[in-house]
Amino acid sequence: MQTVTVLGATGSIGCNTLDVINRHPEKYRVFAITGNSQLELLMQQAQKCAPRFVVIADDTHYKAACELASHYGVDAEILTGSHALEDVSSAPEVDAVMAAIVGAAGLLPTLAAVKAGKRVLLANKEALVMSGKLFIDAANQSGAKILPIDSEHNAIFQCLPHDYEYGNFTTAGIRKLLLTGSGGPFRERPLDSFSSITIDEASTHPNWSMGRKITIDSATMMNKGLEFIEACWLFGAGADDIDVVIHPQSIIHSMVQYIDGSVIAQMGNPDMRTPIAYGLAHPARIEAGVKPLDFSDIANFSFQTPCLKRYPNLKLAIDACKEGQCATTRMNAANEVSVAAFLDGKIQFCDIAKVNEATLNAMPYVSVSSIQQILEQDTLARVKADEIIRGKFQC
Ligand SMILES: NC(=O)C1=CN([C@@H]2O[C@H](COP(=O)(O)OP(=O)(O)OC[C@H]3O[C@@H](n4cnc5c(N)ncnc54)[C@H](OP(=O)(O)O)[C@@H]3O)[C@@H](O)[C@H]2O)C=CC1
Ligand SMILES: CC(=O)[C@@H](O)[C@H](O)COP(=O)(O)O
Ligand SMILES: [Mn+2]
Repeated sequence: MQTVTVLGATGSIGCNTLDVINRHPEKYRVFAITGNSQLELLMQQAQKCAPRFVVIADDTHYKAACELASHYGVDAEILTGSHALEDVSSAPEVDAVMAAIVGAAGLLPTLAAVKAGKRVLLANKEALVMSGKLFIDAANQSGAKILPIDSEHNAIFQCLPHDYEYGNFTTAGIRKLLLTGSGGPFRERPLDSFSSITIDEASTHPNWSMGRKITIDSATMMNKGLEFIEACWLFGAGADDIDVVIHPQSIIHSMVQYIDGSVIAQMGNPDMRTPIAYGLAHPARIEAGVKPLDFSDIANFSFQTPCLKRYPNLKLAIDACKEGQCATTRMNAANEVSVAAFLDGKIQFCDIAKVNEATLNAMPYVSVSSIQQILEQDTLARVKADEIIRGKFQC
């Protein structure tokens, strides 16, 4: 029996995780679930999975949460605040932590799980983009096992040799990691109509049902940029070891190309319960409720090279990856601010990349070697991106 904390239980990944866990009550017990604003959903989840702790990140919700807990007959202890997130990630009773808080808010709770040597199911890619080497070093020090949940990285993990040594492409005979991406909803949209893209259009992914922020990131392909950086850290790859391939159908979730000409791909219907189940059960396989792939249903199976003019955020992320930690931390922060501004109707779709780029160009890079410095750079870039937006940034 594994005891699991689900950070970000009320989100898209969180709900899918509880769905898989609920299918295997003999294998998994929920220790804690966490949410931020969706109190009612969180209590309904607690009613069903009976955790020991329910954590609400925002401590102003404590009273309302207690009232709802009593309404739903939830016995769990209710905790609030960011320290509580770290406590339920690192508690000695916990075996595995699903890291599924969105954005920078997930960094410290995820790191707490890493430092406590847990089995960390990593969905929160922003944490790794923000803190790269510090995150991987912390895992090496504590013995934490990082299991990639992001579908592409989970696919690559499945396609690598079982004895793959971190960063050792030569011994493993690897030529390239091929990171696939759908290209989002605007893959074929005329570039001269990008200024009229609406929030609804950008919030509709062609294949995946996901949270709001990652869906916009997929539309700008910043998601693939973040994943490019994530892949470098997870697998010890350099920027030249990874190619991004557009695959509009999202059936192949990524591939590993070997020096003998072989390409090993992982395929399946676009349903996050597959990587979640693999992360939970690895090295075993468990039923996940996912419809089997039916090849007679697949009319098109195609690939193309991403056009960096269409996806300026992808170029920005690859350049930031080559530049180093300060650049990727700042880029992630700027992107969180610009995506939120787009979703608030304050800037246009094509301003997202412009705000990100202007933020990166505004300040010289510095060296960062502690989490404190990472958090300082994150704040600095948020303030700068906000200034750029408030200065009436024009598309
Ligand atoms: N969705 C997907 O299919 C995939 C997601 N990922 C990654 O997984 C992560 C989660 O994505 P997704 O599930 O789509 O996101 P959602 O927006 O659906 O869910 C986010 C979760 O984080 C919680 N949360 C939001 N803000 C805070 C905060 N300040 N402090 C603590 N908790 C907070 C939310 O709580 P509440 O809802 O209660 O406010 C919710 O539980 C992201 O990093 C994403 O990039 C990676 C691959 C695929
Ligand atoms: C499901 C998942 O892992 C997402 O990150 C997905 O990859 C988004 O789709 P894009 O390929 O369009 O970014
Ligand atoms: Mn992904």
